[in-house]
Amino acid sequence: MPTPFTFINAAMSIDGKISTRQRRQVRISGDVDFERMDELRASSDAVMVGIGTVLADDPSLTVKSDGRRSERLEKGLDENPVRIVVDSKARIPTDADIFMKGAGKRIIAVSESAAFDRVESLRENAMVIMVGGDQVDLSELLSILDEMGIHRLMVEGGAGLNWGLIKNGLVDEIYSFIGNLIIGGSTAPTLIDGDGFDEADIPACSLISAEKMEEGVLLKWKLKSA
Ligand SMILES: NC(=O)c1ccc[n+]([C@@H]2O[C@H](COP(=O)([O-])OP(=O)(O)OC[C@H]3O[C@@H](n4cnc5c(N)ncnc54)[C@H](O)[C@@H]3O)[C@@H](O)[C@H]2O)c1
Ligand SMILES: Nc1nc(=O)c(N)c(NC[C@H](O)[C@H](O)[C@H](O)COP(=O)(O)O)[nH]1
Repeated sequence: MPTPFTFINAAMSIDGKISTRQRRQVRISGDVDFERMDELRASSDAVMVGIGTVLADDPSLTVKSDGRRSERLEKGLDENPVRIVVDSKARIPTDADIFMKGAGKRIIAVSESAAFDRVESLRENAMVIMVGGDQVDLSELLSILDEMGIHRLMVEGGAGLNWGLIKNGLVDEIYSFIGNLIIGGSTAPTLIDGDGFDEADIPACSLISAEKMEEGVLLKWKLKSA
């Protein structure tokens, strides 16, 4: 079944961490990289995060630039891409910024383990897609999204969702901005957490580009399995 062109965009420290050991957000990107992120959001059909990111950062996932939002409206699109949260147990608060800020469609992907009343409470603000028994079935979810016309999917993390997508061979490219700071901590989230690959299963990647950007470096990788 076809799935969207899917890319992960994230920022990490020199030592590969995406937030602190307490999972607190750190500003890693510079202004130029945040602008690049905004351009990517504006050019995507949908932006996806995991519930861990929502609970830690409460992102709005909106397009910040007035000009970019206007361009989307002139093309007959909503001012924001579809905003998607992968949230197996429907834990997302109904007052999350993703519901409170910005116009456009929201999708909450849950699994069959989510409590009925929690799922029903979300339906006022979002489309709910239920796929998977315990965890969201990401392969099935992305096939459904593609059928809905979402053909360019931006994933903004976090560590666990990135692993789930990579493990299932669903990611085409990874864009990672490496900022000039060291976070440290053996329990701090990295770009890709989860169970990790066995040696034989480690996916090979090809380097698309490496670019100095302000005080950091932007690396773009293509996953060869994609
Ligand atoms: N620096 C960055 O670019 C960046 C971007 C996003 C998040 N973050 C940081 O990452 C941390 C959040 O990462 P995280 O790993 O805790 O949470 P996450 O956002 O990756 O969400 C993980 C959750 O997604 C749900 N999920 C459902 N089905 C899944 C599946 N099949 N595979 C994987 N997950 C599935 C589960 O509930 C799981 O706990 C926060 O500290 C946040 O600040 C950093
Ligand atoms: N690209 C990026 N660089 C960073 O330095 C950083 N800390 C994040 N962290 C991911 C976070 O979840 C959201 O990118 C922000 O929280 C922005 O939130 P908005 O959606 O703009 O409200 N992402």
